Amino acid sequence: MGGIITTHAALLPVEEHSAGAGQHTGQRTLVIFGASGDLSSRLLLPGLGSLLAGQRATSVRIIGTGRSPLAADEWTDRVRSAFASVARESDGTAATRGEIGPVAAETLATTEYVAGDPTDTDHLRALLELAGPAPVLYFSLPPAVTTAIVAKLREVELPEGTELAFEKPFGTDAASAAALNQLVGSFIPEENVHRVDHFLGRTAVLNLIGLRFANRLFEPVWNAEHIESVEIVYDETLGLEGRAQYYDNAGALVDMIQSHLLLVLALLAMDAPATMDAVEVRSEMARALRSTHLYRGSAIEAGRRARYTAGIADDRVVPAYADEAGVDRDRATETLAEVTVELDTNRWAGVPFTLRSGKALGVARKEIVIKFKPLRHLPSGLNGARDGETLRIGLNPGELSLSVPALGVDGPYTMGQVFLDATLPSSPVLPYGEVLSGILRRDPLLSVRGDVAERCWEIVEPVLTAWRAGEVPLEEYEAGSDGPADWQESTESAA
Ligand SMILES: O=P(O)(O)OC[C@H]1O[C@@H](O)[C@H](O)[C@@H](O)[C@@H]1O
Repeated sequence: MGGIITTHAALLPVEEHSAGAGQHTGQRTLVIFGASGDLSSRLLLPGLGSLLAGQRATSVRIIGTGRSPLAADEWTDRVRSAFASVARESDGTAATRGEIGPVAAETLATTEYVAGDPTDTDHLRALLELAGPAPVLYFSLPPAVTTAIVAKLREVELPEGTELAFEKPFGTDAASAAALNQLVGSFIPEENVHRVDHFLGRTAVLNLIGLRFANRLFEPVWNAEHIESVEIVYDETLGLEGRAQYYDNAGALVDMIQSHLLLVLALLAMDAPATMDAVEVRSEMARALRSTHLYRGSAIEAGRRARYTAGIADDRVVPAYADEAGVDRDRATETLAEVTVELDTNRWAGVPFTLRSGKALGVARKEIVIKFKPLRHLPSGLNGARDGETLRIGLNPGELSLSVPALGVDGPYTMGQVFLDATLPSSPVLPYGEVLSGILRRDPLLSVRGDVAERCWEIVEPVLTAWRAGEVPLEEYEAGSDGPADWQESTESAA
């Protein structure tokens, strides 16, 4: 185990830690690469904590690893505070007094941190020996670093049943995603590979399956015959959150649309899977995405982009994006992106699906909006405007609202709109926890399949290329506004 530094919680005797293979049968070991990073503390560990706090929890052994040496108790403290931030009382309310529950406590007691160079094969061998049988190796790192480690992993002998889990973005374009897929596929079977996208763990996103395929009212009208347009929107009031180093290279298109929103589209537009088996569901998602292309084929007309200037969003003073710390002023990174696609299938031909996401906006609008076509005929003698039916599916929180015409709102024969509202049950397990739950159970249902990861890049790549070549203007919007003024007008006139 030459040269590695380990720190671990005091509750287990050291010999149990170093025993390696055979000691942890039944319990999964999660090795987190990039464990000292921001992503791990902000999202991964709280997600895991929410899973361990719930009814479905079984203890997990976590080994954190990274180049930075962490002081003895620092790692354990990070894990503890991530778990405490999501701990629940037995009635589901947030826990007081920092108590984390018995399963999370068991996990905390066995966790350890191993500092070292992840591209050093000796370090990798030592980690694997420590992890024991069938570990999950989780890469919470940028794509280039991940690829370098995976190339080294191929040189060491992996325990039977080893699974790999990758954070988004998977690659930096279609070619690098394909190369990483090929590298991984050369030594690990696809069913043991998990490409993580926490949007697939959202209750509201998973419920698209229930809303559509278990629903007599919606499924028969879920096609171009009845639906005029679809919007998938994820507008945030949050700004950069200290993530300039990552975000300035990505921008809104890559950060949100290339991954999360295209997967939401896949679930929204796919045909019914025969079963809820991972093979069936992921095949239908892949089929839907294979038929997805830019609306009317033009990379220049299918998308628009903008970035924020100084303003006030969510009561915070936000500097202009170009003045944010760590941003390269000369790079034309967009903070608001919109792309319209269509699906070349009998079910969907001609229906525009508009995907939009941005930062530092005035309203956190996170929803899918399905607008139904007007009926061919209305009885004459009905007064008032008929706004038609619109279904809004909240992504966060999971609220459903169906707006339908109704008589009597303004008089007996005058049409108005009424709203049928419902709220989805909220899960105490965070979306990251839901995806991790699948990984730990060896179920790839909520993991992105390799060809889908590549396809999502292929769909947006012509737009990326046009934007990088400056062929589409980078517009501006004030932080805290709803986006560029002329975008509102065109959205309203389309609505
Ligand atoms: O609202 P959530 O669940 O945090 O998801 C949105 C986030 O998803 C992440 O993948 C993006 O990198 C962030 O920029 C974004 O804010």
